Amino acid sequence: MASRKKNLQGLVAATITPMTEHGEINLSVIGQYVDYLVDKQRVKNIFVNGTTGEGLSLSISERRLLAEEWVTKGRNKLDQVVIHVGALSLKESQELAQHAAEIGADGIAVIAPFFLKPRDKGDLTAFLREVAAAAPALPFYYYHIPALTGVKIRAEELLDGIQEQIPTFRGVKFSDMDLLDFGQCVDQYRQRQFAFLFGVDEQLLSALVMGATGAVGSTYNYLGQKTNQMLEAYERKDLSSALDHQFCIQRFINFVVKLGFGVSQTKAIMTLVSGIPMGPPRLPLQRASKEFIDKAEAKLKSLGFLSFRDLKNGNLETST
Ligand SMILES: CC(=O)N[C@H](C=O)[C@@H](O)[C@H](O)[C@H](O)CO
Ligand SMILES: CC(=O)C(=O)O
Repeated sequence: MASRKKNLQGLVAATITPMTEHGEINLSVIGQYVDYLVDKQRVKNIFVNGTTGEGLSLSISERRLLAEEWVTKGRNKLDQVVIHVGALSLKESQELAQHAAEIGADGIAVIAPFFLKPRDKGDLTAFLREVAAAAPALPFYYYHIPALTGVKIRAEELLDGIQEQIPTFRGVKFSDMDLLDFGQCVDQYRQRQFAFLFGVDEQLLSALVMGATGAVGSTYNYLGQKTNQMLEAYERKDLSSALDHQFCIQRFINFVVKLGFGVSQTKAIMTLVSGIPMGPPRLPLQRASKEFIDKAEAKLKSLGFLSFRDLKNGNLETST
């Protein structure tokens, strides 16, 4: 059965897909990337080929290669590797789900198909069920991200009766700001031991109060250590320290959001902080500007997110 492992919990980094300067996927840095997450950020779970990983901009064969590399390099180092297998084509999604099972991933996640869209909960559940059935031994997570998919079916509504339809259903990755919907998912379904994974990093503390059991996000690639400190403060009921950590994280996110923040900027920031070259994004995304990178770097330094020790490994010609 699908419950080999303990529940997915704590921080989950939504991995970036490293690319070469020519725009090909760059598998060669994934080993280092895993070590960096574990050793420097204390992050032991990853979410591969999602939004941050430009999963929907990759070919199916690239997605397979990446999934394999992450699973291989994460073995005995990471707790869980969840592969996002959502696609517009049910067939492709099923192929990726089956592949995730074959390579030994720990779970799969799926977004709502977003071009020809499900009209209602019934349509969406039917699609998700067919994908989940292609990997009957893997925990299945619904990836709720209505702002990007345009599919606005509330998570709480979707969860009603879902386990009867999808026996491997294990939780929701909730990337929305509607804390009423999120809270009601927790309130109504927590006795089922689902994972309630929050996906808005700048609001994680509020979601913890609502009962989040973990978090999946892009910023845990480089603010994982800081966010772990917030989780620890929250655990020991030191809300004042937890809030200090959240505000510090917010100061950074607020700063970059005002400059224009997305996957391209995440790639540039991760290159700065980790020293591992993430490369450019793939079209239609464009590289982050030099101006953005310089400003983000100054902000990271002023908030103490970029130590001089981190700076010595290069890729930082522009730094002083
Ligand atoms: C839309 C998007 O990419 N959301 C990410 C994950 O769900 C988050 O990790 C955000 O990047 C983060 O919360 C910053 O806004
Ligand atoms: C943030 C997230 O979960 C994703 O990149 O898919």
